[in-house]
Formats: sequence, C-alpha cells, structure tokens
Amino acid sequence: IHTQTKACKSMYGTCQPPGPGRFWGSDSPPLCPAAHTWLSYRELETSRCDPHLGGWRDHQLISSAAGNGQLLMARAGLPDWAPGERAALAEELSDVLLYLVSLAQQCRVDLPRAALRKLDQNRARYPADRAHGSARKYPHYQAGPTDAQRRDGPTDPCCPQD
Ligand SMILES: Nc1ccn([C@H]2C[C@H](O)[C@@H](COP(=O)(O)OP(=O)(O)OP(=O)(O)O)O2)c(=O)n1
Repeated sequence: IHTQTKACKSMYGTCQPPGPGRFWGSDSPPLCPAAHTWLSYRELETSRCDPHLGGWRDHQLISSAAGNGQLLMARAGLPDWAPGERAALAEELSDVLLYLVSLAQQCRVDLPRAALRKLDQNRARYPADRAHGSARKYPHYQAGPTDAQRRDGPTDPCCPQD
C-alpha cells in the first residue's frame, strides 16, 4: 500500500486532470489507484506512457480494471449471475477493452502482436502441466523438477512441488 500510495501521489503530482467533460465527461478525479491493493507499483509505472493525458487515461483503465477485478473476485461463481448483472459486467468489461485499445494506440503498441508475443512468453514461463490453476510467479517454475522427480512425484508429502 505504501508504494501504491507513492505511485498515486506521483501520478497525481505529474498529471493534470483533463477538466470537466474534456475527455471523459466527468469532472470527478478517477479513483486513487492506492485503493486497489492488488495492483503493483510497477504495473502502474509501466502503464503510464504520457505523463499528462496518458496518465489520466491510464487511471481510468486501471480503475476500471481494478473495479472489475474486485467485482469478479467478489463474485467468483460466474454461471449464476443474473442477466442484468451479466449485462452490467459486459458493459464494464467493454470499458476496460476500449480504454486498453485506446491506450495501446496512444502508446503506439501493436496490441494483437504484443498479446501473441506474451502468450509465447507465458508458454515458456509457465509450463502448463505444472502452472495450470496456480497463481505462482514464473521463478517458481524455472528450476523445474528432474526427470526422476517427475517420475516419482514429490519426495516430501508435506511439500508438494506445486
Ligand atoms: N499459471 C499461470 C500464471 C500466469 N500466466 C500468464 C497470464 C498472464 O498473461 C501472465 C501473468 O502475468 P504477470 O504480469 O503476473 O507475470 P509475468 O509472468 O508476466 O511476469 P512479470 O510480472 O515479471 O512481468 O502469465 C499463465 O499463463 N499461467
């Protein structure tokens, strides 16, 4: 939270609000990202391309993504969502997509290509047979199990490999 508060301060310090209705049809500042504890400082930093306009647009993206993420985490049972809730979710997820496409365009990122490249990277970093369903970061998988360990399974039942 401390680093996120710092990030929030630095962003609010360097970015000017766009002004009432100028870009987003609202004169209220976006949510402070420090409130979204699951966002890392680095994610905030790397998502910021333009210190003025971009900073505020990124706030919108991050706030939408964070809001949606919290919503999804709070409602993990997706299949039982009511039709109205699903429609609201579709609208919010669309916001995230549109902000993201806009941000990529502004930063001159070829998003489809970048996403395909990232999938390749994920494939290398997160071996599907071990990483599927796990939230562990990729260093955990770098020192993979030996062939013998793979064959025999975990040596210590208290410490499964994953
Ligand atoms: N078991 C897992 C865990 C993650 N991923 C994918 C989904 C995301 O596209 C990416 C996770 O991105 P992160 O930003 O969490 O981590 P990175 O692996 O990109 O590392 P870094 O944070 O250093 O960028 O990896 C995956 O395919 N399987």
